[in-house]
Amino acid sequence: MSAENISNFRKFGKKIICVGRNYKALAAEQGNPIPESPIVFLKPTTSYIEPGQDIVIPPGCNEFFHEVELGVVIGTRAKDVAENDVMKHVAGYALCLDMTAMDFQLAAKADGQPWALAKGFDTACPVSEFIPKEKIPDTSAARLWLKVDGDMKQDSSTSDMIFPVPHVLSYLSRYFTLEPGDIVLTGSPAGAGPVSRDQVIDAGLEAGGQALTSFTFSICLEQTMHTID
Ligand SMILES: O=C(O)/C=C/C(=O)CC(=O)C(=O)O
Ligand SMILES: [Mg+2]
Repeated sequence: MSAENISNFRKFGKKIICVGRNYKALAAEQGNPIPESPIVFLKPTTSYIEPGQDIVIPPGCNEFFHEVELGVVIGTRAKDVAENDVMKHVAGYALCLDMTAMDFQLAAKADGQPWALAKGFDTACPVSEFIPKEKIPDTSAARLWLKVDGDMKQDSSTSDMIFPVPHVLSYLSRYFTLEPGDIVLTGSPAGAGPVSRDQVIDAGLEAGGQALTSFTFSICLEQTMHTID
């Protein structure tokens, strides 16, 4: 895949691989134990949206949650790559939201069912533009923040991750071949919480004291949905 297509990962990407429960504080808030290895799930690429589109609450969802996350965009194929080598397969980053139908997820967990609908519905993965790798020389020192209607709800450093980015990528590469244009969502810090219809989410990503990107998304119901393309 060409560099141009990788930077356009939303259109040409192959997989959206997500890691959950990767910050102790969020695990504590949600009453979950600290995992011994990364918790992994997938979203379909039809869940991508970009600024200018709206986040749509899926039909029947009554508890809708925001999660701000660092996304890692893969640049070259990686299979079974060690932690100390894996970062050379990274092309760059993106600011991402892992929108979650929390009531669906809790029901699925209680029943031992998969999280596909809870995490993979259309519009569940809002993403920023591509951020080149050089902009984040240290993936354990980036700031992620998220506001709902102007109130700060999430504001954390990636230094709080249980499994740092190289560990996550190396672990994933044992099971999935990481391919150019894939993105890995690395988990949500503390403060993930509810949003409802007509609320507005602002979020941002900073590194080295510099704002790298930010975006705004509105929440709507299906009836007022903008077309996805
Ligand atoms: O309830 C769990 O076991 C895990 C929940 C999540 O995966 C939440 C996330 O998506 C996250 O922590 O980012
Ligand atoms: Mg998440």
